[in-house]
Amino acid sequence: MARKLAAGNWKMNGMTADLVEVDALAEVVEAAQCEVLLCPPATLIAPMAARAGLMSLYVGGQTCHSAGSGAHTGDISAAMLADAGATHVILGHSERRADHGESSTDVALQVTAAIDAGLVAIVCVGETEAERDAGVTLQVVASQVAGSIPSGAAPEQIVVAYEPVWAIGTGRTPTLEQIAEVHDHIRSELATRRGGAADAIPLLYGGSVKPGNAAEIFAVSNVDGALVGGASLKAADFSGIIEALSAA
Ligand SMILES: O=C(CO)COP(=O)(O)O
Repeated sequence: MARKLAAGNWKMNGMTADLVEVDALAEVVEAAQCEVLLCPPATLIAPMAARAGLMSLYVGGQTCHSAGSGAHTGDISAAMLADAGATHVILGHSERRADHGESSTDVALQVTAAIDAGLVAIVCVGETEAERDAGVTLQVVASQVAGSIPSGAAPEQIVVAYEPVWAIGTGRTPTLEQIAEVHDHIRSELATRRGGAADAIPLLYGGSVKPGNAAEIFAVSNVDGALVGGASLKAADFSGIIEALSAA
């Protein structure tokens, strides 16, 4: 059984003033029966980590470069994230794959860099709407899993997030049967390559998770938590998701 994780991805949202949302999570985080993580923009990692240290809240980055340092203007290394107080990093998000042309090969190099820096890598996979309509969802997701996760990566350093691209920020979600089908497939793909150790890798669902649909999603086979975008920005919304996962 994998550990449960409620993860929030603030994407390119959040100013210093929004850190009050972190303080407002304190009671719910203390009572949570799951791990809780927030991934703010890089500018807020250090101040968020300073506040999170007062409760059991993990803080993560949203990407990292595969190199440790050097002439890469605008990029950030895994060691820099760790130095700022991050324990996790989201890698291969579909917005990075689309906006920055990141391939699964690029993501695998980032995952290795993240693990070398002591971070847990949250590896994102998911099909586009055209791929789902073409009936190739399972092949696309399996290929992203195989290509993005280096075979040597220790299971405790890896989390996989299944985020259908068409469900992100749209208010649309797959059916519970469709989520189960993909999560079961990811679990079996991981098991083929890693045997029983794959059971320890948390599988998160992401894409329009809200307090109102979280409980039914967390009841689905092989769903160990969520990667939440919009509903992680406000403590009132994210709290409901943390509580639903705690109760699952
Ligand atoms: O992309 C996501 C999290 O990484 C999901 O975003 P939304 O929850 O806003 O759909």
